[in-house]
Amino acid sequence: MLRLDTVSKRFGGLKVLEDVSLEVPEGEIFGLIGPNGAGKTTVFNLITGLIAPTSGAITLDGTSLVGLPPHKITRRGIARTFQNIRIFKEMSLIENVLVGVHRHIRYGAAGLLFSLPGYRAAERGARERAHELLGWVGLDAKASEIADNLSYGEQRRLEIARALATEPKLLLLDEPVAGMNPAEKTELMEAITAINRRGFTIFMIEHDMRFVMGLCRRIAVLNFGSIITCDRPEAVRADPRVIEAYLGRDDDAPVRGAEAGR
Ligand SMILES: Nc1ncnc2c1ncn2[C@@H]1O[C@H](COP(=O)(O)OP(=O)(O)OP(=O)(O)O)[C@@H](O)[C@H]1O
Repeated sequence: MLRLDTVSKRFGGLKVLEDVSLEVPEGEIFGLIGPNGAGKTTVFNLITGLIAPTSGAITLDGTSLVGLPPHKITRRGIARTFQNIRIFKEMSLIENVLVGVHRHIRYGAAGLLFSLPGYRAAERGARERAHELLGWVGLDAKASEIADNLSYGEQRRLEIARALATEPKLLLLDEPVAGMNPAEKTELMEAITAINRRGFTIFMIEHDMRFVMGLCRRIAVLNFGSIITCDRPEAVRADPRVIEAYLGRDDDAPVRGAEAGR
């Protein structure tokens, strides 16, 4: 579905990514791990059009994404969440999700101004969809609450519902469990599994090894801007190159992380 082909990125003289090639197959939960500063978020920023690659190709279902502005990439079917939660804290949950739905549906200006029947039906459909998406992440009961009142874990799930509101084929999650307690992680794991079963392809960056290894079919490992392996979780965990990449760093190394989770 999503392909990166020998993608490189330089910021001035700094080589952040070098010849990164990977493929996220349709229907999968795919993981990207690597020590701090390896270039993971840069990969997401390139896919979503926030920055342009220095060289290489990025395609979604065979069509190039390079050079498209972020909103066009959203329209092609890619949505994302960010490391730092981006929601409208002073708005209700349903309003937060509706913002995403409204961006997705094109209302005619006349429909909006004169509240034509077509517009009203679309608006009703949008609300129903927003409630449905909140239900998927276990938040529909709190639909009219103000987002600021949610716990941290709930805010992260709200952000996912909001991303889904643009009806993506591919959902990018940047460190979805950062800062969550174990109960919140379990709830999120269930929500992500349920979303994937509904047909959404998921590509996540995650430092929590138990989480990423428990969810992903395949995991790519980035180290100093290069992919050192892409394999099944068991193989990644046992790969000496991966262990070496994490040695002497503060990160949660795959081996230690997996053992800690048992
Ligand atoms: N816009 C930018 N300008 C200059 N350097 C940048 C820019 N964005 C990222 N970098 C540099 O690129 C490198 C990779 O950063 P990136 O955020 O992609 O890493 P990461 O693997 O996501 O790290 P972390 O796990 O800490 O989030 C870092 O050295 C960072 O300072």
